[in-house]
Amino acid sequence: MLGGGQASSPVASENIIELIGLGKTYRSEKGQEVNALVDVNLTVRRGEIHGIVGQSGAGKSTLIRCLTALEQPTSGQVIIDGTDVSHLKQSQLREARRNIGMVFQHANLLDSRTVAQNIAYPLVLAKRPKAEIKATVDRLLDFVGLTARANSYPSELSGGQKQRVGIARALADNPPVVLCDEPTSALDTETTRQILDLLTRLQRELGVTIVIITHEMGVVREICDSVTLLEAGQVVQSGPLSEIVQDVSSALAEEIVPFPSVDYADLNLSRDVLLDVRFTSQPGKPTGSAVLGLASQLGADLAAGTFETLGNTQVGRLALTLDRRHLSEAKAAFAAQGIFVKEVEVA
Ligand SMILES: Nc1ncnc2c1ncn2[C@@H]1O[C@H](COP(=O)(O)OP(=O)(O)OP(=O)(O)O)[C@@H](O)[C@H]1O
Repeated sequence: MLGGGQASSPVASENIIELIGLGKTYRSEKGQEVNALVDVNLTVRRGEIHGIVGQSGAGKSTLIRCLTALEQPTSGQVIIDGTDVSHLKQSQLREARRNIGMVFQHANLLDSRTVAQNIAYPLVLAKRPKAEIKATVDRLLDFVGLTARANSYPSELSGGQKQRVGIARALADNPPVVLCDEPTSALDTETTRQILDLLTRLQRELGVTIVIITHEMGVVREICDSVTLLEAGQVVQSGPLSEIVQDVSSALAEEIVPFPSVDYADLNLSRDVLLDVRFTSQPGKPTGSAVLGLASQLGADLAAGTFETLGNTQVGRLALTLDRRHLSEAKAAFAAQGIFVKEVEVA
């Protein structure tokens, strides 16, 4: 444990972040209004990893700026660890911001300072005693596995190492919440894996609550306990990952478990239709083998398939081919078992 005061259980029931009726309207120079956030209601529980996803322009950056009190909302409240940060005086803001560590897409390190000095920076600004700063920096260097690089400069580090320094710096003041803005989108697959593992350790070993803004559904699938989809400034879907994926026809579930990759050259699409079949392991619903059994009874062939366990829910998504003469019979048979099925349009 690097510091005290943080929750010891990874997911507790208490809400650490509450957005209540949050709205933000920008006014352009020509006087036009842009509703960047509209009546956003959102809760994040202490100790969880919460993903926020949405297309470009959905309002993700505005949401981050409201969470860090860099932006004042037009309406509503932003409550972090019990404090409404949306209407604080300047003098109170500095204290409130210490509750949130920030991790950026490109780490945003100070090039003229060493790794250790970058991590120490927030503590130097906060005028902490030198001995305390050194002890914290040493612990954090060890935590992120960069003790040997303490005296290196950012230009001497790989992208993943820079991001680990950025994460250590975000932790320096021992915040209960860390906000990550696209933390892995500039990294390759292997480095992304390492950074996601490190973020999971922040949650498990330090009890830190993490909010990740991302466009990568793989990140949501790998490490998020809960997720929110923003669209045109509004919350379209929000909740625990295991509940979201159970609603197999929803926009988020469709993206979190994508349609399996199919080799179209192998298909006879002049005769067959391609079906997208989705199901989860809920009590009273057919198991994966029962779905495969039904598909085979109906004369369908398996072109590709994925099975994943997300939270405590097993999710399956199959690509089946079927002679189009049997389509309505098959749709009725799947529907009778409560299994989602949709014909895939092949361009
Ligand atoms: N300072 C501003 N003045 C006017 N409009 C703004 C301002 N900042 C953002 N907007 C508008 O608010 C909406 C939401 O923008 P925001 O940057 O929050 O979206 P985003 O989801 O972060 O997008 P991206 O993924 O591209 O960063 C957009 O329509 C954007 O044009």
